[in-house]
Amino acid sequence: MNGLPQWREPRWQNLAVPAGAELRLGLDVLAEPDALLQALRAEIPWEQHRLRLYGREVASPRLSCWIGDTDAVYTYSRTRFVPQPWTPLLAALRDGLAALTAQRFNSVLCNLYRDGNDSMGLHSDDEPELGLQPLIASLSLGATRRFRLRHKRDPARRLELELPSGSLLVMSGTTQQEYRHELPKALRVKQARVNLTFRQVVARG
Ligand SMILES: O=C(O)CCC(=O)C(=O)O
Ligand SMILES: [Fe+2]
Repeated sequence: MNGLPQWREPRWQNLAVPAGAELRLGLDVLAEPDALLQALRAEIPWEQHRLRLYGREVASPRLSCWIGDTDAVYTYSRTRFVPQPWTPLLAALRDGLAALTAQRFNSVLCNLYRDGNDSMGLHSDDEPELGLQPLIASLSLGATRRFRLRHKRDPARRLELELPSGSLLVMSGTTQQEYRHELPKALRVKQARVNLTFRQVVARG
């Protein structure tokens, strides 16, 4: 890959979505997603966050980086994240996604799953600074991983998706209010995956 990411006309896949969730999956939204992954691996200042889980501090099972406008401060797992500045590639991806989704984004949570041992536990992105019905644009590069959604109260409402390299999952409506999601371990997976969730953080009043 040389220079900036090249967008493609996405192939939107129809999802059998359980009631309440609003999800769209676009396939092949970018040319050369694996080269983009390598460039982002090198460009982003990855950190291993420490999370508070049941009163204990544990090392997060992945590498992460919170990037955004200087006022896009975000609290997650009771830790306050002050954003790192935009890198050239992430700023270009932000602008392309804004055009594709007709939505502005002032921040992105970057996650690097080094292999199938890395994961993200069940959560919802329902922090007050994201507003009531956030639109979150989640771009996946590298290894295909399984993504699960479960309704917070009704166990019959659940969904599993494969997120391939170059795919874009758009979560909106009441998805965060009604559902939790996770990226389980996948022990056979040896390749890395980068996931970027673009968000719009609103200042607290
Ligand atoms: O890696 C993924 O696909 C999920 C990431 C996620 O849920 C998040 O960043 O909040
Ligand atoms: Fe999430």
